Amino acid sequence: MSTTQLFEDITFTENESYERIISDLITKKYSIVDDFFTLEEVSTLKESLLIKYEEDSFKKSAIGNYTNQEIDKTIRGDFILWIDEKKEEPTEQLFFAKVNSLVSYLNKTCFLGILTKEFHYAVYPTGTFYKRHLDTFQNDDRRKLSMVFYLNEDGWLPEFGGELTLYLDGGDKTILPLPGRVVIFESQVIEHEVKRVMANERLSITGWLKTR
Ligand SMILES: O=C(O)CCC(=O)C(=O)O
Ligand SMILES: [Fe+2]
Repeated sequence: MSTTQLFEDITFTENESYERIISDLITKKYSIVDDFFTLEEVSTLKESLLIKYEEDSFKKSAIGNYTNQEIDKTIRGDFILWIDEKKEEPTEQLFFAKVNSLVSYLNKTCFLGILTKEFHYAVYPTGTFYKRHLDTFQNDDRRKLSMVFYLNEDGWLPEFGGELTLYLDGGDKTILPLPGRVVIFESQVIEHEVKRVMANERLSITGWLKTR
Protein backbone atom coordinates (compact mmCIF):
# COMPACT_ATOMS: atom_id res chain seq x y z
CA MET A 1 0.00 0.00 0.00
CA SER A 2 1.41 3.42 -0.93
CA THR A 3 1.63 6.27 1.55
CA THR A 4 -1.06 8.27 -0.24
CA GLN A 5 -3.39 5.31 -0.11
CA LEU A 6 -2.75 4.90 3.58
CA PHE A 7 -3.48 8.58 4.23
CA GLU A 8 -6.63 8.43 2.16
CA ASP A 9 -7.86 5.61 4.32
CA ILE A 10 -7.27 7.35 7.61
CA THR A 11 -8.29 10.84 6.54
CA PHE A 12 -11.42 11.73 8.40
CA THR A 13 -13.31 14.98 8.36
CA GLU A 14 -14.83 15.87 11.67
CA ASN A 15 -18.48 16.93 11.43
CA GLU A 16 -19.44 19.36 14.18
CA SER A 17 -23.13 18.61 14.12
CA TYR A 18 -22.60 14.83 14.26
CA GLU A 19 -20.04 15.26 17.05
CA ARG A 20 -22.63 17.12 19.09
CA ILE A 21 -25.14 14.30 18.54
CA ILE A 22 -22.56 11.80 19.75
CA SER A 23 -21.62 13.74 22.86
CA ASP A 24 -25.30 14.33 23.66
CA LEU A 25 -26.01 10.61 23.33
CA ILE A 26 -23.10 9.76 25.61
CA THR A 27 -24.02 12.28 28.28
CA LYS A 28 -27.86 12.35 28.10
CA LYS A 29 -28.88 9.37 25.93
CA TYR A 30 -30.77 11.72 23.62
CA SER A 31 -30.04 14.54 21.21
CA ILE A 32 -32.13 17.19 19.47
CA VAL A 33 -30.97 18.82 16.25
CA ASP A 34 -33.12 21.66 14.98
CA ASP A 35 -31.87 22.01 11.43
CA PHE A 36 -31.18 18.44 10.35
CA PHE A 37 -33.35 19.15 7.30
CA THR A 38 -33.84 22.58 5.74
CA LEU A 39 -37.40 23.89 5.48
CA GLU A 40 -37.19 23.26 1.75
CA GLU A 41 -36.26 19.62 2.30
CA VAL A 42 -39.05 19.31 4.87
CA SER A 43 -41.59 20.60 2.39
CA THR A 44 -40.39 18.14 -0.29
CA LEU A 45 -40.66 15.24 2.15
CA LYS A 46 -44.03 16.45 3.40
CA GLU A 47 -45.37 16.65 -0.15
CA SER A 48 -44.35 13.05 -0.77
CA LEU A 49 -45.93 11.95 2.51
CA LEU A 50 -49.21 13.70 1.70
CA ILE A 51 -49.42 12.21 -1.81
CA LYS A 52 -49.02 8.71 -0.38
CA TYR A 53 -51.44 9.47 2.45
CA GLU A 54 -54.08 10.69 0.00
CA GLU A 55 -53.52 7.59 -2.13
CA ASP A 56 -54.57 5.72 0.99
CA SER A 57 -51.39 3.69 1.22
CA PHE A 58 -50.99 4.30 4.93
CA LYS A 59 -52.27 1.79 7.43
CA LYS A 60 -53.35 1.93 11.00
CA SER A 61 -50.30 1.44 13.19
CA ALA A 62 -50.02 -1.69 15.26
CA ILE A 63 -48.20 -2.54 18.45
CA GLY A 64 -45.72 -5.39 18.68
CA ASN A 65 -43.32 -6.83 16.15
CA TYR A 66 -44.02 -8.37 12.75
CA THR A 67 -45.18 -11.71 14.09
CA ASN A 68 -47.19 -10.33 16.94
CA GLN A 69 -49.18 -7.30 15.89
CA GLU A 70 -52.10 -5.82 17.56
CA ILE A 71 -54.07 -2.69 16.79
CA ASP A 72 -55.09 -0.85 19.91
CA LYS A 73 -56.29 2.72 19.48
CA THR A 74 -56.15 3.31 23.20
CA ILE A 75 -52.36 2.99 23.00
CA ARG A 76 -51.54 4.61 19.66
CA GLY A 77 -53.65 6.24 16.97
CA ASP A 78 -51.24 7.13 14.21
CA PHE A 79 -51.22 5.91 10.60
CA ILE A 80 -47.95 4.73 9.12
CA LEU A 81 -46.26 3.81 5.85
CA TRP A 82 -42.90 2.02 5.83
CA ILE A 83 -40.36 3.58 3.46
CA ASP A 84 -38.49 1.19 1.17
CA GLU A 85 -34.99 2.52 0.41
CA LYS A 86 -34.64 0.03 -2.45
CA LYS A 87 -37.47 1.68 -4.37
CA GLU A 88 -35.09 4.59 -5.01
CA GLU A 89 -37.79 7.23 -5.05
CA PRO A 90 -36.02 10.60 -5.48
CA THR A 91 -37.52 12.35 -2.46
CA GLU A 92 -36.93 9.44 -0.13
CA GLN A 93 -33.37 9.13 -1.51
CA LEU A 94 -32.77 12.65 -0.22
CA PHE A 95 -33.89 11.45 3.20
CA PHE A 96 -31.73 8.34 3.18
CA ALA A 97 -28.67 10.20 1.89
CA LYS A 98 -28.65 12.31 5.06
CA VAL A 99 -29.46 9.43 7.37
CA ASN A 100 -26.80 7.21 5.80
CA SER A 101 -24.20 9.90 6.16
CA LEU A 102 -24.93 10.09 9.88
CA VAL A 103 -24.96 6.28 10.20
CA SER A 104 -21.60 5.89 8.52
CA TYR A 105 -20.17 8.61 10.79
CA LEU A 106 -21.55 6.84 13.86
CA ASN A 107 -20.12 3.54 12.71
CA LYS A 108 -16.68 5.07 12.13
CA THR A 109 -16.54 6.87 15.45
CA CYS A 110 -18.72 5.02 17.94
CA PHE A 111 -18.47 1.28 17.36
CA LEU A 112 -22.24 1.10 17.47
CA GLY A 113 -22.28 -1.52 14.73
CA ILE A 114 -25.40 -0.26 12.98
CA LEU A 115 -26.14 -2.72 10.19
CA THR A 116 -29.80 -2.17 9.37
CA LYS A 117 -32.40 0.53 9.65
CA GLU A 118 -36.14 0.91 9.28
CA PHE A 119 -38.18 4.08 8.79
CA HIS A 120 -41.83 4.90 8.36
CA TYR A 121 -43.88 7.98 7.65
CA ALA A 122 -46.41 8.73 10.37
CA VAL A 123 -49.56 10.82 10.48
CA TYR A 124 -51.24 11.60 13.78
CA PRO A 125 -54.69 13.07 13.04
CA THR A 126 -56.25 15.44 15.57
CA GLY A 127 -57.21 13.53 18.70
CA THR A 128 -54.55 10.83 18.39
CA PHE A 129 -51.55 10.09 20.59
CA TYR A 130 -49.06 7.35 21.47
CA LYS A 131 -49.04 6.41 25.14
CA ARG A 132 -45.83 6.14 27.14
CA HIS A 133 -43.68 3.26 25.84
CA LEU A 134 -40.22 1.92 25.08
CA ASP A 135 -39.29 1.26 21.42
CA THR A 136 -38.17 -2.31 22.02
CA PHE A 137 -40.33 -5.37 21.89
CA GLN A 138 -39.99 -8.57 23.84
CA ASN A 139 -37.12 -10.70 22.53
CA ASP A 140 -36.00 -7.95 20.21
CA ASP A 141 -33.00 -5.91 21.30
CA ARG A 142 -31.87 -4.92 17.81
CA ARG A 143 -33.15 -1.36 17.94
CA LYS A 144 -30.33 0.81 19.25
CA LEU A 145 -31.27 4.37 18.31
CA SER A 146 -34.71 5.82 17.66
CA MET A 147 -34.98 8.82 15.35
CA VAL A 148 -37.96 11.08 14.79
CA PHE A 149 -38.01 13.76 12.08
CA TYR A 150 -40.84 16.28 12.03
CA LEU A 151 -42.48 17.45 8.81
CA ASN A 152 -45.03 19.94 10.13
CA GLU A 153 -45.67 23.46 8.90
CA ASP A 154 -43.39 26.09 10.35
CA GLY A 155 -45.06 27.57 13.41
CA TRP A 156 -46.44 24.50 15.19
CA LEU A 157 -47.80 26.01 18.41
CA PRO A 158 -47.84 24.44 21.90
CA GLU A 159 -51.66 24.54 21.84
CA PHE A 160 -51.65 22.16 18.85
CA GLY A 161 -50.43 19.44 21.26
CA GLY A 162 -48.58 16.41 19.89
CA GLU A 163 -45.45 17.09 21.94
CA LEU A 164 -42.95 14.29 22.32
CA THR A 165 -42.22 13.78 26.01
CA LEU A 166 -39.07 11.94 27.02
CA TYR A 167 -39.15 10.48 30.51
CA LEU A 168 -35.68 11.02 31.92
CA ASP A 169 -34.12 10.38 35.31
CA GLY A 170 -33.81 14.09 35.93
CA GLY A 171 -37.42 14.92 34.92
CA ASP A 172 -39.48 15.04 31.75
CA LYS A 173 -38.36 16.71 28.55
CA THR A 174 -41.10 18.12 26.32
CA ILE A 175 -40.27 18.58 22.65
CA LEU A 176 -42.41 20.35 20.05
CA PRO A 177 -42.63 18.63 16.64
CA LEU A 178 -41.02 21.49 14.73
CA PRO A 179 -40.11 21.12 11.04
CA GLY A 180 -36.48 20.24 10.33
CA ARG A 181 -36.00 18.96 13.85
CA VAL A 182 -34.77 15.44 14.60
CA VAL A 183 -34.85 13.78 18.00
CA ILE A 184 -32.49 10.84 18.48
CA PHE A 185 -32.54 8.68 21.58
CA GLU A 186 -31.51 5.31 22.94
CA SER A 187 -34.31 2.92 22.04
CA GLN A 188 -33.77 0.53 24.92
CA VAL A 189 -33.51 3.11 27.65
CA ILE A 190 -35.75 6.11 27.11
CA GLU A 191 -39.48 5.82 27.69
CA HIS A 192 -41.45 8.40 25.77
CA GLU A 193 -44.91 9.47 24.74
CA VAL A 194 -46.64 11.45 22.00
CA LYS A 195 -49.15 13.73 23.66
CA ARG A 196 -52.63 14.03 22.15
CA VAL A 197 -52.75 16.17 19.02
CA MET A 198 -55.22 18.99 19.74
CA ALA A 199 -55.29 20.63 16.30
CA ASN A 200 -53.89 19.88 12.83
CA GLU A 201 -52.32 16.69 11.55
CA ARG A 202 -48.94 15.88 13.02
CA LEU A 203 -46.54 14.63 10.34
CA SER A 204 -43.23 12.84 10.84
CA ILE A 205 -40.78 10.15 9.85
CA THR A 206 -39.85 7.73 12.61
CA GLY A 207 -37.19 5.07 12.44
CA TRP A 208 -34.62 2.93 14.11
CA LEU A 209 -30.96 2.16 13.65
CA LYS A 210 -30.44 -1.50 14.40
CA THR A 211 -27.57 -3.87 15.02
CA ARG A 212 -28.81 -6.53 12.59
O1 LIG B 1 -43.49 10.89 16.78
C1 LIG B 1 -42.83 10.91 17.80
O2 LIG B 1 -42.46 11.98 18.34
C2 LIG B 1 -42.47 9.60 18.47
C3 LIG B 1 -43.07 8.38 17.81
C4 LIG B 1 -42.81 7.11 18.57
O3 LIG B 1 -42.54 7.13 19.73
C5 LIG B 1 -42.85 5.80 17.87
O4 LIG B 1 -43.31 5.73 16.73
O5 LIG B 1 -42.40 4.81 18.47
FE1 LIG C 1 -41.64 5.33 20.28
